[in-house]
Amino acid sequence: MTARTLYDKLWDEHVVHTEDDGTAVLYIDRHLVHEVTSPQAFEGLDLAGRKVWRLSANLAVSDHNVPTTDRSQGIADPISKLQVDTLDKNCDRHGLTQFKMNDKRQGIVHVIGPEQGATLPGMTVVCGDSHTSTHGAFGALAHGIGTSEVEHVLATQTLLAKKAKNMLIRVEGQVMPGVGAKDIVLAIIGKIGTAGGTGYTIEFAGSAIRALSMEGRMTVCNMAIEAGARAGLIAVDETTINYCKGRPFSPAGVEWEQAVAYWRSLHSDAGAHFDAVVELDAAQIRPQVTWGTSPEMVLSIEDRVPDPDKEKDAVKRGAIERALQYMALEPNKAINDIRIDKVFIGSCTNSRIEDMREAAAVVRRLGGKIASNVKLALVVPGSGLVKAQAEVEGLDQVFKAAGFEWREPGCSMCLAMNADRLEPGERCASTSNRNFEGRQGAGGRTHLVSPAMAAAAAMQGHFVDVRRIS
Ligand SMILES: CC(C)[C@H](C(=O)O)[C@@H](O)C(=O)O
Ligand code: SF4
Repeated sequence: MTARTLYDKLWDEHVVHTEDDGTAVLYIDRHLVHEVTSPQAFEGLDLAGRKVWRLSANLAVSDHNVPTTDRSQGIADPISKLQVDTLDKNCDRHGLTQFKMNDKRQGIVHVIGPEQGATLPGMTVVCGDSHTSTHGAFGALAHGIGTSEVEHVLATQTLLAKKAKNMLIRVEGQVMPGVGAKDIVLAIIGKIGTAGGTGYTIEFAGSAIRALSMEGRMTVCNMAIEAGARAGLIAVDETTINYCKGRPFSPAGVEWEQAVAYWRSLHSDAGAHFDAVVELDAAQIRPQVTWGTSPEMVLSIEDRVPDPDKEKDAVKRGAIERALQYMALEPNKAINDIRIDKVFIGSCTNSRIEDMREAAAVVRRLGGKIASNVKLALVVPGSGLVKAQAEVEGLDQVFKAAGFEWREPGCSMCLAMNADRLEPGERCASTSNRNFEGRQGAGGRTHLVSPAMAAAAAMQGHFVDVRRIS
């Protein structure tokens, strides 16, 4: 048999039928559902008098609209309340498994899927959410779908799809202390751009990727979509298998043994063909900070904000000028001189237990309180279980003692669909994945960084090189 990539293998394993034009019917193993993209899908099902095809393949949770403050009184905002109530009703009526707002297992859909073992190697995983790419960290074919596709998957457990091309991004070598998964993926996006992965499924490989924990691998795959690829993948290895063992939805006993035997085949064969290959040297990656309004507008902490006058290409010059204006930054300003107003540690990119530990370690090391110019520093764990684990480890106390707010799980200030937001003109160090205009609140200015960099910025009031405090 010809050598296949991991993506080829996952695709072949799930194709039910392929049309002459390449359109395929793919079988979907896991469908994750949240409150924002599911209401019209359920409505469509109801109007057609259809039922959910395979209930056990679905797992639902509200995450975008939930408050991160005290939830005992319910949701104050009527629009958010309606969205969350609608998901509850739809799940109750159809019999879908759902973790409701006050369930300990509630959290961001991309955090709870893996945490529960609902995301497993070899699966096809879809969700009406672009950051479904996160789940590719498990050697699963995972990508976002639109609301009409959510309805299609609910009704048929299949999806119409066309195969993408194969891209390999190899990161070899060892990162410096203080440099982590977020810096790796931001550096990748800085190199290939937000359209670099368009039309491809990206496999992340190389010794620096293999050295990452599952949390780190999820951070990398989470941002594959910001590099233009709908799906990112990482081959299965012992790290993957160990993570999956004993989780509530994971197989057990003989089924576990059979599953593991199959999972071990989930890697690209030697000599498999990739349509594009990109290489990065891990040792060269420094802590990253975005300066503009797109994730590709990223530099290292040692750099200075770009000067449009030095850009010869008129289109690029215009983009730099617009971004600098929106971000209220002068050309050539040193990144570590940028002062911030708020800090957000959370989102499906960086709200897992290791992210909490990484941020808390920096707070501990620096000691004292958050800087006086920092009006609000939020820590929003990705799930109730992450929150509970962090509390067992005393991390909540570290944050609170320094003046951070320790909140309930959800998407929160990643996109400001709930009450957590930036006011116009406010500047934020954020561990999320998108720095678009207004993303964290109208007029807000977002700088994407790692949890360590966000914590350090909170303590010092401006960006600092975390390698100096490691
Ligand atoms: C609300 C949802 C459709 C959206 C997405 O698809 O990514 C959101 O999660 C985001 O991060 O912008
Ligand atoms: S945390 Fe942010 S990026 Fe992730 S699903 Fe929620 S809104 Fe989207």
